[in-house]
Amino acid sequence: MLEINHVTVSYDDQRSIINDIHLTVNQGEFISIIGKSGCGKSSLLNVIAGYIQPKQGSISIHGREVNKPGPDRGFVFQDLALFPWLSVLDNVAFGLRMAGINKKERLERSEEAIQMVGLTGSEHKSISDLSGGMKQRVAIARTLVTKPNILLMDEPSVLWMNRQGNLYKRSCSVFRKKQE
Ligand SMILES: Nc1ncnc2c1ncn2[C@@H]1O[C@H](COP(=O)(O)OP(=O)(O)OP(=O)(O)O)[C@@H](O)[C@H]1O
Repeated sequence: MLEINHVTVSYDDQRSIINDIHLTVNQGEFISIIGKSGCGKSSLLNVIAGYIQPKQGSISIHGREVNKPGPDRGFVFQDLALFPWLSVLDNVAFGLRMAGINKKERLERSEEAIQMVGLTGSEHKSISDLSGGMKQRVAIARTLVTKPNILLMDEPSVLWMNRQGNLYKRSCSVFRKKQE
């Protein structure tokens, strides 16, 4: 489903952050990228997401090369990047609103995603009133609601997703986790 084809990433001409990584991820697979701080885990996720271009190599999804972001890939950011002035529901529905999805479908899909992460009843809470773990789940719901084929999740999401292992079987997922 996802092929990372001999990818090399460099931010300058001096050194490569990622050097010739080759990896395939099949449908339904969960892959965790583990390594020391600064070794390039986020950089690899950013290449898969299309946010940065590899110096060498390429990313293919279902055999088709991709080189820019697309709705087939959902990203849960390390810093979550929630909108603190919006409610839980409005954060989750945000991407659908931007995509021009009508209000009824937005609400249905957002409620479903909120239920999947166990936050039913908290729809109208402010982000600042949530615990850290609840904020993580809002960020996950906000990504799940767009139904991406590939879920890219930076560090904070790993433990929660492991508990919900069956949640997203039809996709493949790539996590990153710092080596302790
Ligand atoms: N936009 C950028 N420009 C220049 N250097 C960068 C950029 N982003 C990351 N780096 C450098 O690339 C290296 C890898 O960073 P990256 O964030 O991918 O590591 P990481 O493994 O995710 O780290 P951590 O586990 O600490 O979050 C680091 O040395 C970092 O300073």
